Amino acid sequence: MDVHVTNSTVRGATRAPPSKSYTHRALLAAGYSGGATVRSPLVSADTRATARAVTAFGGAVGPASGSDAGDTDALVPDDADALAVDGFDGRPAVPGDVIDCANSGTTMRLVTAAAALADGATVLTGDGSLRSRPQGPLLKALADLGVRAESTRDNGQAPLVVSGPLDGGEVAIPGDVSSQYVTALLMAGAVTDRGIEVDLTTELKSAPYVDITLELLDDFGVEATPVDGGGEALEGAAGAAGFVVEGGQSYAPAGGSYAVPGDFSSISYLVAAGAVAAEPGEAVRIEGARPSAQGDAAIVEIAERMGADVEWDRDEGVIAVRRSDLAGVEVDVGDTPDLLPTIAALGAVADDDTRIVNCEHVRYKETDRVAAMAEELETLGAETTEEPDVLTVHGSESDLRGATVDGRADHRIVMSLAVAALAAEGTTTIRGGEHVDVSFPDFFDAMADLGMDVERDGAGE
Ligand SMILES: O=C(O)C1=C[C@@H](OP(=O)(O)O)[C@@H](O)[C@H](O)C1
Ligand SMILES: C=C(OP(=O)(O)O)C(=O)O
Repeated sequence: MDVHVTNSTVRGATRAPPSKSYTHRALLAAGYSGGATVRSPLVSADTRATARAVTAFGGAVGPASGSDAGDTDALVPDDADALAVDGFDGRPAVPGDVIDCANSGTTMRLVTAAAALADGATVLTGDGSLRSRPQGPLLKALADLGVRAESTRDNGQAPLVVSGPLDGGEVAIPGDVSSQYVTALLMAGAVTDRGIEVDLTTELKSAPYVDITLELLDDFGVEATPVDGGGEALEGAAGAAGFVVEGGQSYAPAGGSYAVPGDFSSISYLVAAGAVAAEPGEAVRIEGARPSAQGDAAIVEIAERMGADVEWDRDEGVIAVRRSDLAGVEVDVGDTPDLLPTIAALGAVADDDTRIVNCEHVRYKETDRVAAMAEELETLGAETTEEPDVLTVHGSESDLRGATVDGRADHRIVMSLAVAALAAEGTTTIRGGEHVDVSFPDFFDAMADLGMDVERDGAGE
């Protein structure tokens, strides 16, 4: 689907969509439990993939109320405000079919470790993007723990075949490819007989995502602990040398239900839109922005450092952003890879250079986002310099004007280009606008309500 965005201003209130990261974990944790309700879930292409996996393991996911209540075979409706999950109680069944993880790296990593618990083989696949992303370190870790875990093409990429059962143990894994491997091992490790000790062989990138996992596990009554090199417990995942999760634990959220907070990666586009295009004298108000373990809440501080006028009422969970002149800064995205496209778009509107450093792992996402943003922003008239782990956007040399850009079949590239398009002269056409369905299905509706001048061609074009 082509989306045409014309230079326009935005104002008014909008609500952040629920967190994708928390929803994936909550659905799977509810699957690991005897059953639980997930309130205010994100229903999107990626989280549906995790719901399918829970179902494939013998659980069931359906609406928690309304006419389909209790019908656990019902499809997950787009507007479900709560999902009832029938769990498989720590013992996934051998799936009756291949699990299609679609475009979702989180699903593939978390479900690969869950599959290792089953007493038989699971086959996992995904779309072309997902089948090109790295799974090797997780497969090796699982194989080291004694289960069969293979890439069918022997290239560390899906399709994958995993055959358990896994009973736990100690394993070493790199932390600089994906934190999702650690999340996967901790979530599965809690229901093994012996538990899992994960030793990191490199520094951990994307560490706040492991904090999200630890926070959610705690809410489901499961204990997992980050440790330093001497085995002493740490407060959080940052700087951890490893993690320990005891086996034989049970998943059960207090009161039988779990509520998903708002998504700060999605909020980043709304903040950026307000910073570059709020109507003079008006603000963009973003509701549903309560603090949680999400590292991507750093977008508030990053936008402020660039000169944006941002107020965050943490108790109310409301962010207000007004437009102001922006200037480039240096940002380390080691902890916050998903912010790179947003920051790059802000940098193209700002004066001076925006240097986004420590970003090599951002190349292993739905697409190589470092290259994608460098190239697509150039098409819009920005000047950029790409190094292996640094992206510099030369704001002062950038003069954004509408053009046709490729969203690279990547939700975050599409949404970031839409932000840049708000500030570009004339009309920008973004190819593949439908991919926002992965994490923020209502993105263009929300932006149109805020005043973005946006037209969408028929879906599927
Ligand atoms: O665990 C998660 O929910 C995620 C972890 C991050 O990936 P990496 O750990 O692979 O960097 C992030 O980019 C992704 O969007 C979601
Ligand atoms: C990289 C992302 O997700 P995943 O790894 O789950 O595909 C993302 O949402 O930006």
